[in-house]
Amino acid sequence: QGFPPGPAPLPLIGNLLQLDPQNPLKTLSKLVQRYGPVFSLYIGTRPVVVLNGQQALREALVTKAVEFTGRPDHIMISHMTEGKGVILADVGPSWREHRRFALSTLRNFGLGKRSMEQRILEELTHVCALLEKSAGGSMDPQHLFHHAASNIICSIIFGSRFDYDDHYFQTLITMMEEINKLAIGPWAMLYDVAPVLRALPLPFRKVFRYYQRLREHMQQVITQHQHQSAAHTHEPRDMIDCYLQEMQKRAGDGSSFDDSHMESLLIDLFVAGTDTTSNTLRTACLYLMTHTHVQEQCHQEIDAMLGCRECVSFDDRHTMPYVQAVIHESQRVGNVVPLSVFHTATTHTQLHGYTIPKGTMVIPNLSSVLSEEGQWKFPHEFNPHNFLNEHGEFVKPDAFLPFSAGSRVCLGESLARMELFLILVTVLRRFQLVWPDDGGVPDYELIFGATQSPKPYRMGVRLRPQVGN
Ligand code: HEM
Repeated sequence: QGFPPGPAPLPLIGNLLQLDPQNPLKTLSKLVQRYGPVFSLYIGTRPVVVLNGQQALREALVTKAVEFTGRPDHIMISHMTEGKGVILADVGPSWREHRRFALSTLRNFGLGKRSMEQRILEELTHVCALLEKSAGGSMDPQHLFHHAASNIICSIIFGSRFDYDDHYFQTLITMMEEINKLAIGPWAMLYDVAPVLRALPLPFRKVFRYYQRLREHMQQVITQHQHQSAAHTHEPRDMIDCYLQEMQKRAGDGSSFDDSHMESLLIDLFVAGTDTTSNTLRTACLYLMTHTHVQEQCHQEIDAMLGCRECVSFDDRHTMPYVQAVIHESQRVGNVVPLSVFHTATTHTQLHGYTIPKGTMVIPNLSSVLSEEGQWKFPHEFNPHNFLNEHGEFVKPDAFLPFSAGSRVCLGESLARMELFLILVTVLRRFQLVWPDDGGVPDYELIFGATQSPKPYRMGVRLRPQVGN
């Protein structure tokens, strides 16, 4: 067969007008009904292939990983990063070297060992202090979780954290949020299809301005690190120290390690690690407040397993199948990165019986897998039993792909999993989360974006009696 089928495009704009601007995911699921799991669309004059359902996604991302590891170089966000860093870097030595460096650095910092846990637990003391201030009342958890997730990344890459009310920190976070919001919305598409508009002062200019400001921030911190000469000779304190050492080690070997690539890598980790984790936490809290029996069961499991121990550890997850199921179910319904990051075909290839020419942009519709019928016991409702077997043991179905799969699989997956577990257990151990009386009817609909988020809500906070006191 030839190229995957799809709706007929209009000249110049392709299928853009057929996509629901508020929620293109709805349009995509209608197109699956009509054309099957692999179909095509035109964004302007460029064809893209959309992959839906576990089978097609795994075929492309895992079985044919080499053929589908590329990244597009023509879309707005690839122009923004100039293809540097990891997220939007095309396959090649620079992507490979930086991905390997970031993964091994995260590991050496103790992913799965103590020190990374300590960084997260340290941030949690600030989270709990702030929640305590709201005890008996209610608060919007958006900033709290954003700041906490961002601070954990800051501690890893810069070796320091910000106070939650720091104005400068707030500005950095707002810039990241705006970049994520504009990254795949209608303005980004307009940028792609109408190059003549790029010089005009339209909202997409903001993305470039904010990215530049983030870059300047990274430059400043890197310069500070360079001036502290101890960084080069002693135990590295953070990722910047590690990168500076790597640059020294590799000087003259023709590798891609330099200041500019370091800035891009740090921005990538900062941007990729904030919204994603924090929106997942907000989804979890929304459902815990409105499904009180689920929260009650988490409280029971946490109290029984931790007793009067002071802190939770990541290893405790093995003794808490119900909490694990709730976290995974929150990731499933939270559907935080619905269309993954776009891939491209690195070579002329075949998929699902269709021909995919080299360079074709490919959109892995992760959203379609997370609620795929036939893959889940309860695809369309929040139900932790999607991750529990008949013995109450935690099981992870193959369709659990919020981090995507294959050679581009999320680089921060282990960190994110550790954060979600430690944060939720610590918060639930100390607090009961309640839907406020004046909270209205809970709205579970997500706000579409490169990263999706629940709508803003208020969270009632009650102190629980401390076990062991
Ligand atoms: C719940 C939290 C998170 C979710 C759901 C998530 C999801 C994803 C997804 C779907 C991708 C695209 C994979 C692909 O292209 O096929 C991705 C890539 C990536 N993520 Fe995450 N992520 C999360 C947290 C994090 C964190 C905490 C970090 C930082 C330490 C991070 C860093 C990255 C990076 C650097 C990439 C690009 C990998 C590459 O292109 O080689 N993510 N993530």
